[in-house]
Parts: sequence; C-alpha cells; structure tokens
Amino acid sequence: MTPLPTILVADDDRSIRTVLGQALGRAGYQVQVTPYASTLWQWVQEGEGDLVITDVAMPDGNGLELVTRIRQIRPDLRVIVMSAQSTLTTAVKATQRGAFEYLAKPFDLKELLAVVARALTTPVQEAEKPAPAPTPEERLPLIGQSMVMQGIYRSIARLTTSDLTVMITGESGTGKELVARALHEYGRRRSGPFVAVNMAAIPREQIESELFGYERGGNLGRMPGRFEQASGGTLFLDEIGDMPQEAQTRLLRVLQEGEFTTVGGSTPLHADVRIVAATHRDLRQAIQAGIFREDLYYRLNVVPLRLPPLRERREDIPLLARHFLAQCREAGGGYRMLDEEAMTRLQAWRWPGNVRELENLIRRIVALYSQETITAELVDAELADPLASDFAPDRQQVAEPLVDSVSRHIARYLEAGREGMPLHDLHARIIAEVERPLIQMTLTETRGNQIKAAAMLGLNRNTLRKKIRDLEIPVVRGVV
Ligand SMILES: Nc1ncnc2c1ncn2[C@@H]1O[C@H](COP(=O)(O)OP(=O)(O)OP(=O)(O)O)[C@@H](O)[C@H]1O
Repeated sequence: MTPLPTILVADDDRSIRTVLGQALGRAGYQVQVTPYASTLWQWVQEGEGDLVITDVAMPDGNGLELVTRIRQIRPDLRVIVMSAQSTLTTAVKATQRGAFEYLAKPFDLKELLAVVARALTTPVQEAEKPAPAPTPEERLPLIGQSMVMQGIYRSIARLTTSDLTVMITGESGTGKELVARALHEYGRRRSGPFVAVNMAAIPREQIESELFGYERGGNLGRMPGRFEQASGGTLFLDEIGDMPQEAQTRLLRVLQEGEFTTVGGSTPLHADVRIVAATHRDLRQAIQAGIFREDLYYRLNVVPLRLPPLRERREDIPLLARHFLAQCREAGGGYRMLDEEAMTRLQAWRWPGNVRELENLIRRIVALYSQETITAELVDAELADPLASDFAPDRQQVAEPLVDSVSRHIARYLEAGREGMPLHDLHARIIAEVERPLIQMTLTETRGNQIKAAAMLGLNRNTLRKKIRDLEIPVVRGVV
C-alpha cells in the first residue's frame, strides 16, 4: 500500500491550523502543522512532506522567502501560499518565486482541497522550476481587497509567467488599461516596450497603417507601425470592438501566422509581441450583429479577464477613495479626510463611470473645497450635480438584472453554510442587505427628504421612518 501523502502546514493562526488539519485529515492526508517558519524549513530540509501549505507573515519568518529556498533545495516539492495581505504584489511574488498556487484568506475549503489534489497529482514541469529574480516594486498599481479583485490578482500573477493573449472586458473606467500595464510590468517582457493603441481614437481609415506601418513613396522606406514599435514587449489593443473589418482580417492573419506586412509593402515581418486586448462592448453581440469576426474573437479570447464594475465590489470604495486622496496630497492638494457618512454615501452610489468616476470626484472635491473634512453634504452636492459628471446616461452599461446579483449572493451564503458557517436569520439578513441600499440611495436621491423618498418607494412615511431606524441608516438633509 502506498503511504498517504503528507502535507506540511505552517500558519501562526491556531484556528487556521485546526481547520486545515481537520479538513485535510478528513480528506485522507497525513498532516503536520506548525506555527513557525523555522520548523517548516527544518522539516523540508529533512526531506519530510509531499506538499507545503504556508502562510506569509509568521513570527519567525516570511513564507514567501521560504518558497524560494524550498524550491532551490527541493524543486519537486510544491508550495501553496496563503495570505491575508491579498495584494497584487503578494500574488505576483508568490507565483514568480515558484509557488504552485496562491490563495487569499479567507478561502473556500473546497477550493483548497481541489488545489491540494491538483498539486499532488499533476507532474512537475520544467517550466515550474524557479523563475528569474522578480522585481515587482512595492507601490501597488491596483487597489482593492475584495474577493473579485483577489481573483484578478491571482490571474494576473499566473499570466506573468507566460505570453498568452489576454482579453480584458469590463465597463468603462474599471481599470482595464491598468491591468494591461500590470501584466506587462510584472511579466516576462517587462524590459521591452508597452505600446497602447486605442481603436476608438484613431480614424478608421488610418488604423491599418497605424498598426502595421506603411511604405512611403520613393526611396523613403517604410514607416514602422505599432506592432513593430512594441517588438519584444506588449501591444495593448484598447477598444478592440471598434476595430474596422479590414483591420480585423489583417490582425487575424498576424495572430495565425506570427507575421505581418506593412500597408503597401510585401516583405513579411516577424511579430514579436504579446497581445492584450480590451473592450467595454459585448463582443458576442458584435459577432451576432456581424461587425466582429468570430474567428478573431477566439484568437484573442485565449485568457478572458473580466473586471467587475465598482458597484459589484463596494467594499473596495473606502480603500480607493483614500488612495486617491493620498495621491491628491502627494500632488500638493493638502491633507483631506472623508468623514464616516461621506464614506457611506460613496459606498451607496451606483458609479456608472466606475473607478474613473470616483477618482474624478475626489480630485474635483479636493480642488474645489478647502475644508479638511469632506462631509456627506459635500459628497451629495457633487454627486447630484449633473453638469459635474462626465457620465451621461448613454455611457452607462445595461446593469446586471437584480435577481442575478441577489441570487449570486444567496448562493455564496448557502455555500458558506455547507462549509460549516452557522446560518441563522438568513431571511432577515438578505432582506436587510437589499433594503438598506434601496432606502439609503433613495434618500440620497431626494437629498434626505423623507416625504419624497416615501413617495418614491411607495411606503407609508411612518413605515419608512421605522425602517430607517431599524436599519440604522444615517439621516442627513442635503444641501439644496
Ligand atoms: N483598482 C484600481 N486601483 C487604482 N486605480 C484604479 C483602479 N482601477 C482603475 N483605476 C484608475 O481609474 C482610472 C480608469 O482606469 P483605466 O483607464 O485603466 O480604465 P479602463 O477600463 O481602461 O477605461 P476605458 O474603458 O474607459 O478605457 C485610471 O485613472 C486608473 O488609474
């Protein structure tokens, strides 16, 4: 009988050690747990264990540093890193140092068990051997700690070790260009150029020569296009849905053959670029409408990355708002802070222009007002000013049906229940989660006028008042 695989677990949090020890034991593995990085290192040196699961910050050492050392002395021993400091930098560092997988805490036990099974059964590839020394800088390019952003960090981290074509989708202002830059800056081609081309910003008839270059008359030779400029680096094709048909056909040929010719030229040139494309359009609809080539779509959509709208990750709003305030401060805008109610207002807003809209709002407030504390009244006034907003309704996307997002949340609760989280008052909790933003946003809309809000909601005024009290919704009358 083959012995059971042994898993070495290092985490200074006792509850994590207990939960992992039990779950892995139940799944049929042998488990050794320790709160110390040094004990883990000792076990690894002694040749123990078939798999390592380690935390990052431990009292006597750093799990990420251990990954490098473990991979050096035992390249076949896989390491899964788990961390509560779920930033893009941690994910990239873990992956580039050769961790098999990176999991942001809190994680799903089922997911962990699936990763463990994969780590123990997939044969170790040459490509997994330690990567060249990484140089990710500590300044964070992407802000956000929500579950969805953590998923994005993991994908970006994984994609930095390959040249696969990536298709980023997401509404306007969700950070598509920022993600494309991160893929480049942390990736294998970081010493090459990053060239961005926005299809919507170039006259249609010039797109082909812009991308592929053109032959100039006489003996003048050719004018290089963006493909050539990006050689050795990354070519970011923004608003790919706006690419004219002829350029689509040419691009498809480049992707198929790895070569291109300039407009009017005949010598094939080798295309040495990593392509990252982005769009805020629904390309499937464009395909149906016959304006986007389906074959090109499949060539580009090798790895799809969907950036969620800001309203789907409201928990990131305070972090982002503080980040933009800090940026304003660095630019000489003086010290400002948002009071609690102002922050609540920001979290309740629907953000049709996503992170860009939030960034612009903070900049506008810092520029227009000199008071140190930014209040809810001030935020309300700026949010309600239609002239100040660059986000006219025709730029807004069709929102996801409410039933879909509610169902997703309920499914998450139920799943957590199956994982062992005690579920009680589920009905009341879900109703409150829907009711609170409904009432809060209606009040923002009516600038705190409860009579108007009650009319809009179709509620009796006393009922509304009671709900405001029960749900602990802050009541502030707006500036008119
Ligand atoms: N997660 C984030 N952390 C910090 N800043 C962000 C984040 N996401 C977006 N931003 C900022 O928001 C602004 C818009 O981002 P970006 O240009 O990348 O969006 P986009 O999706 O490419 O928009 P569009 O589709 O309109 O071109 C930028 O100034 C960017 O720095």
